Amino acid sequence: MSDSEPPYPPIVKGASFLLAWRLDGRKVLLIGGGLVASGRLYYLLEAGARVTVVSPRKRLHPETAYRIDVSNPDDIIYEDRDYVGPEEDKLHVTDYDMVLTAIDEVGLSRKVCIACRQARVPVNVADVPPECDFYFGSQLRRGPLQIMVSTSGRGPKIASLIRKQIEASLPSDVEEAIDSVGKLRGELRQRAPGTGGPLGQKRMNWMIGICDAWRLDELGGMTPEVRKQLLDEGWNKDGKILSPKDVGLKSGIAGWLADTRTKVVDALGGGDMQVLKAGVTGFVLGAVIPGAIYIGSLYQRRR
Ligand SMILES: C[C@@]1(CC(=O)O)C2=NC(=C\c3[nH]c(c(CCC(=O)O)c3CC(=O)O)Cc3[nH]c(c(CC(=O)O)c3CCC(=O)O)/C=C3\N/C(=C\2)[C@@H](CCC(=O)O)[C@]3(C)CC(=O)O)/[C@H]1CCC(=O)O
Ligand SMILES: NC(=O)c1ccc[n+]([C@@H]2O[C@H](COP(=O)([O-])OP(=O)(O)OC[C@H]3O[C@@H](n4cnc5c(N)ncnc54)[C@H](O)[C@@H]3O)[C@@H](O)[C@H]2O)c1
Repeated sequence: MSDSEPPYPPIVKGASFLLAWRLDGRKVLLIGGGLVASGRLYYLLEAGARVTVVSPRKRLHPETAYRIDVSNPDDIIYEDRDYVGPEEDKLHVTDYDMVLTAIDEVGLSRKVCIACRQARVPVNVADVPPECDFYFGSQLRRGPLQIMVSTSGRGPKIASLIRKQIEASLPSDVEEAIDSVGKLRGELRQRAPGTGGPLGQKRMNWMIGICDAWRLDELGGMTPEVRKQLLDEGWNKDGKILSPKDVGLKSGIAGWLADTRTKVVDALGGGDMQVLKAGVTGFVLGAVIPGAIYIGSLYQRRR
């Protein structure tokens, strides 16, 4: 590094501040019930928010109507009417942790935005960037894994295309791997409880070591017995990091193929290997291709 080179990356302004907002049990006001609102509502409910939807029933998008009809009243409070404005309406933006509008009345949305900003309540006016304190992004979820793509408002369709590419490239066992790591972290914390300090550092180093030493598919296949072995013979012995090989698992593609063959042969009660390989390949392609098309269509929720 030359003397003039800065030691850390330069600041390039213009980004959004990305975070994972914990909305569980929080109150959100959603004004509008059309196509755009139906997408907002879906993500809010997945995050456990308590949503008040104000929108006349006659123009509800079918998905919004469905969510209202099947949801627990703790999750959605529905008001079948027009929202009349921050001054006039009986609902006050100050009573909410977040306000979203997805209506085709630009002037009314602007008033909502002004009221929210005065009260410092975060607001998103669908498709009006200057009236958004935060943008929505193109999202995907596989259980605990969530990915959001933002183009900083420049090209939402590009965000959607990139999200689909990411979706197609994700390993199929990513969810299992995250679940396994979550369980292992929980079990480690039971053995070594507490927050911060040298123990916290040791715990973190050990978890980082395990995640580096095991492939995603290996993590995903970790049984409760293997987790116990990692803790008994690794963590409890000077924080040693055991590899898949150390706990008796075959590593690499050969191990994966051997494991798969054993599982499939077991499931079928034995059989000829060539027929089996062709069958497995056909089955995998048959499952993956319609699966990808289904996932793709699930997310085509706009326009
Ligand atoms: C990602 C996604 C999430 C969601 O909304 O759930 C999202 N827009 C999506 C799709 C989409 N939106 C539009 C098109 C038509 C093509 C086009 O116009 O380019 C398509 C494509 C399509 O429908 O396929 C029209 C549009 N959108 C905005 C404007 C206003 C402007 O740009 O000035 C206009 C023009 C209106 C007009 O011309 O009248 C603005 C915003 N849209 C955002 C999010 C925020 C920035 C996101 C980012 O940083 O990338 C931001 C700033 C504010 C916000 O709404 O939060 C979702 C994809 C979901 C998915 O498929 O996975
Ligand atoms: N859908 C698109 O193609 C598109 C494109 C660009 C921008 N937008 C913008 O996104 C927003 C919503 O789009 P959409 O596709 O969901 O529209 P939409 O027409 O499907 O839905 C609008 C909803 O808002 C409700 N509404 C209108 N006035 C209301 C009020 N005062 N109180 C409560 N509810 C009210 C309607 O009853 C309807 O349910 C609009 O601002 C629209 O201009 C949409």
